Amino acid sequence: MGRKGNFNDGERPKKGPGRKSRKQKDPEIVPHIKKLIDAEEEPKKLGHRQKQRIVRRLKKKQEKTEKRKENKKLQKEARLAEKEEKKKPSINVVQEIEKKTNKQSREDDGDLTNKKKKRGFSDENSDWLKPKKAKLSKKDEDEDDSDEPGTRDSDDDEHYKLESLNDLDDSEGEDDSSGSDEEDEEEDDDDSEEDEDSGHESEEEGGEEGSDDELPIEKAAKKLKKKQAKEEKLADEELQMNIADHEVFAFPSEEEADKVVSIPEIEQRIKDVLMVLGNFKQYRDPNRSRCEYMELLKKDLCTYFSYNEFLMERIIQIFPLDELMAFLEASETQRPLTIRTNTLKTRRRDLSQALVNRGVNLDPIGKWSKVGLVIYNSTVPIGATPEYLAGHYILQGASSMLPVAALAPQPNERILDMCAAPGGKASHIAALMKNTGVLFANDVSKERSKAIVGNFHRLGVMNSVVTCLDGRQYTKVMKGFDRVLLDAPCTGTGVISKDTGVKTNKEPLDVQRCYTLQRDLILQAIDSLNARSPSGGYLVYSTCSILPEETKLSSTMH
Ligand SMILES: C[S@@+](CC[C@H](N)C(=O)[O-])C[C@H]1O[C@@H](n2cnc3c(N)ncnc32)[C@H](O)[C@@H]1O
Repeated sequence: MGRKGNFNDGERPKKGPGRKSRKQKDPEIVPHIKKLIDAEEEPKKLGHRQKQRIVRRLKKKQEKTEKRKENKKLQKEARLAEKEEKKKPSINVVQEIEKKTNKQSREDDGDLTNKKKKRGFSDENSDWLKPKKAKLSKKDEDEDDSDEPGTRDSDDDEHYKLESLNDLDDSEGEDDSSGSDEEDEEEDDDDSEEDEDSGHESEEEGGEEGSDDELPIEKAAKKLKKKQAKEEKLADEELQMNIADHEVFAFPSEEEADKVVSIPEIEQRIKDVLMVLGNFKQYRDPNRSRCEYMELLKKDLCTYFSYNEFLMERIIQIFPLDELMAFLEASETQRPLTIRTNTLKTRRRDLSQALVNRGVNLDPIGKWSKVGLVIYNSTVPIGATPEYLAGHYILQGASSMLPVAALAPQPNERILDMCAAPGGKASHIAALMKNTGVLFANDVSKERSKAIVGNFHRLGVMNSVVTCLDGRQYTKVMKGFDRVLLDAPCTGTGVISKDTGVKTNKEPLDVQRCYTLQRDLILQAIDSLNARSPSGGYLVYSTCSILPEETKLSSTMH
């Protein structure tokens, strides 16, 4: 027996787990969850790349803010410069004077407060806006030396000021970088804007512009501005000169007038002379007569439009000055391509459809015609389509349809076309007569008469007799017509765009020959009419000329 030994120093050995607890182990935390908990508790350790990314992000942010600030600064400077330009006659001169005075005052008196005043620092700002010594990099120093050696002092001062402002911006920039929100950035930007404003105010008061501290982009902007201003000034001057030229047109001397000048110069002279002639009292040279101006105009127009003097003279006589140019310009322009539907074979609507199906872009010629079509463009040759060969239409100028419309032929009449080849108008007459009655299609030229026959065959004209006689003798063969069309041979001065040869190949004798023949033909045409015709007794006379000798009845009939 005896006492039990206490070998554990009063501690009783723990009883082992019971039967149940032996079966169920203590709860354990799963290793991957444990890892997560540990990670949360431990401070974050950034990887090398992450750190680099953050640094880059911060740098970018900083650059962005600086860039924005610079841009705003530039814009403000530009605005200020504009204002100053408007206010001051020559900013360069003023700047120069101010720079000199600044330098002088600093040399005389090294007082910093004086400088502050010049820079526009107020007393309230003086604590933090103390200019400090510029820390110019070597590069900057070099640039300063090379650009403006004479203005170094003042430039340095300008640099002080900018630096002190930049310091302020930088400190805010640090704040920027610490803040991560966009809003914060914006707020900071606004603040810096205010600071910039104050900086500019000081600049304005100081009246100086830093030239060496400017960024290349600033310099380029200023350069561009100067260039633009210069160009504008030049343009203004040029305009003034032009106005002056227009106001006083100096009549060229004989030598000058004979001199070969360029087409644009001639064009300008034509305009000038027309202007003088339009207001002769005001613009004339008192030593020159109207005839002299007209002579100069005629000469220039001949050169410009390539006419012979005779025809130009005639045209000038016909048209008033404002219509003269319009006529000459129109004679240079090609007329639109037009066709006439042959109603003996088809209707305009059907023809249009057929041609549209072939890729022709067309329109009715106008309300005044039921048969005319104007062709804008076509994928097929208009003079060779199946419809053309079948005689569904004929190529005919719009103006050529008018004499027949005036003649107004009726079915069952007896009608004469005295000068009919190649038969364009004659076939139109036949169509309006609906192939009834009798149409005499005459032409003095045998060769051209064959064209009448050909066209009539193609177009299906069946009521015609083609004759080849001199119209001046026609009454000797036949007379008693209800209507007569005399589409007389002429100088063709009304269709110069169709035949530009007219500009140079017409002489007074040609006109005279034409109107003599026309007069004889008219007399015959009148004689060939049946004055007692129940439905007609009409004569239509037409030409392609604009000359009064050929077109005016009083000048044709004596
Ligand atoms: C302007 S063209 C006629 C065009 C025609 N009317 C047409 O629409 O197709 C003038 C025609 O007159 C003809 N001619 C000229 N002198 C003539 C004369 N003495 N008698 C008849 N015809 C003449 C010419 O041969 C020429 O074909």
